[in-house]
Amino acid sequence: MNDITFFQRFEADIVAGRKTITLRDEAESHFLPGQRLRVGRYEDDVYFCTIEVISVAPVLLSELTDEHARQENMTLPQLKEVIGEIYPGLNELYVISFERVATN
Ligand SMILES: CC(=O)Nc1ccn([C@H]2C[C@H](O)[C@@H](CO)O2)c(=O)n1
Repeated sequence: MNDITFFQRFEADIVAGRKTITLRDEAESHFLPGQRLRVGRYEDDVYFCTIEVISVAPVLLSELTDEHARQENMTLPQLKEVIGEIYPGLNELYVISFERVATN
């Protein structure tokens, strides 16, 4: 059983440590610093790594910066486009910072 999922297209970046945050809605804002999460692919729920939560903090869409985008391994316009596709019309997000700690 996995604790959180990511779209398959982000798997390689997470495993390589190039993606170290994710922006989620309130339904996924309950994770706690220090918690270790089994991570699966959204499409098939196949496990692909374990991450440790560093922090969870609220952020508005309008507050996103180039630093958030860098931590997502994207440009800021790319990040805003992805957010708009996943969470259309949502302004209140949560930044989950994490570190990949295992791949098995
Ligand atoms: C079900 C669900 O919401 N799944 C998500 C949500 C977000 N992501 C990724 C996409 C972006 O890189 C960041 C910011 O939302 O997190 C995801 O892979 N799967």
